[in-house]
Amino acid sequence: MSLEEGLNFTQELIVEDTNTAIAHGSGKLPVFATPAMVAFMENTAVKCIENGLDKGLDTVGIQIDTKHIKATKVGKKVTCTATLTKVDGKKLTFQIEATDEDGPIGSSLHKRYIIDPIKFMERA
Ligand SMILES: CC(C)(COP(=O)(O)OP(=O)(O)OC[C@H]1O[C@@H](n2cnc3c(N)ncnc32)[C@H](O)[C@@H]1OP(=O)(O)O)[C@@H](O)C(=O)NCCC(=O)NCCS
Repeated sequence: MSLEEGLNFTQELIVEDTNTAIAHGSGKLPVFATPAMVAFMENTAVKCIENGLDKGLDTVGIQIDTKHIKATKVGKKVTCTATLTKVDGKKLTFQIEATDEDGPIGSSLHKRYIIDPIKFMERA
């Protein structure tokens, strides 16, 4: 396993009608939905570590504490960066920051747990 603290990954998306608060049922306005931002943040953390895990292992999300501080309209670009800040045995901690073209829109403290997918699904 080569999961070193400081490892980071960045990706972008354009806000579309499919990821608004209206589409997610999380509000009534045509702006980037909080659950869409959270999913994008979690996906960025997954991609940050996918090449560093031992073969056959995977991770599951166990905690995400999120602040959504600014609305983003349809058509705007959102950039998300996840940084692996702590490796504590099987427990991985990430700091995640999201910005749009005008500045910061949200941040999360996120934890994932390394699992064996076969054993995990047997117990689910
Ligand atoms: C990940 C999971 C398998 C760990 O369960 P487990 O193997 O029985 O392990 P434990 O309950 O002993 O937890 C292991 C460690 O993770 C911590 N932990 C587990 N779930 C946690 C949570 N939701 N929030 C914070 N910490 C958590 C425990 O405190 C423990 O920490 P420690 O080692 O410092 O004591 C279990 O929490 C789980 O299935 N969670 C749901 C994950 C999920 O379905 N995510 C969505 C799909 S990606």
